Amino acid sequence: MTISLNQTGKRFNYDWIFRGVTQTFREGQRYAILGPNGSGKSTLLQVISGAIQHNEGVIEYGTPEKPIAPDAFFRYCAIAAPYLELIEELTLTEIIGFHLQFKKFLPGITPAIAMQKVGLEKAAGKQLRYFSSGMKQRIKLALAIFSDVPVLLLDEPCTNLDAAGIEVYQQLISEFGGNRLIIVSSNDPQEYFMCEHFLRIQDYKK
Ligand SMILES: Nc1ncnc2c1ncn2[C@@H]1O[C@H](COP(=O)(O)OP(=O)(O)OP(=O)(O)O)[C@@H](O)[C@H]1O
Repeated sequence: MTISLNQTGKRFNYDWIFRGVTQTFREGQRYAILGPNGSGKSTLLQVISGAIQHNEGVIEYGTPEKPIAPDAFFRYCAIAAPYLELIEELTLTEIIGFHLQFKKFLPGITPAIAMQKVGLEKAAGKQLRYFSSGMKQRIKLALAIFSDVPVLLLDEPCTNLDAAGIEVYQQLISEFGGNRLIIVSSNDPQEYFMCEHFLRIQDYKK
């Protein structure tokens, strides 16, 4: 899976958040979008995901031989982000079951294994409304990283995690990242420890 941005820009009203982003994101590579608070990291990640529209430039998914329509890209990616809400009425077991109706897990990952890998096996029957913020973040990471998709988009993946949670995150990426394309928006080196490519949002302020 390849994602190509060509002179891509996004504005809110008259405010350009970034302009002129030209970058190809390739299979198996790990990219970090860096920048201070409010600089536009989440916005760029959401533009890449197709969740919000860009205002100029072109974004292409797939390869020239096998292009993917922008409105079908959501099937190929999984996202973990602070602004994505979980359904609080559901239990952990139910939210995993709900998720699996749309995206299956990687081969060999059962709901029980997923819960155990993020240290939540004892909370299987608990409603999400009673989860701590760190527990919720662990679920979001599990749902995204265990999804059997070629692209992972992670927005501030260690939000609300304690030291043990950060270790869990890093272990999950190392063990299950595989040959997937991973893009992280972050300003914390612990979150982008695995990245070899860096985009600085400040380079795209014109
Ligand atoms: N829907 C919106 N309408 C108007 N402005 C917006 C909207 N969403 C974001 N912005 C603005 O776009 C800018 C970039 O926000 P964004 O959330 O992408 O930054 P960020 O780099 O991810 O920040 P942080 O590190 O704090 O998460 C901010 O100035 C924000 O106020």
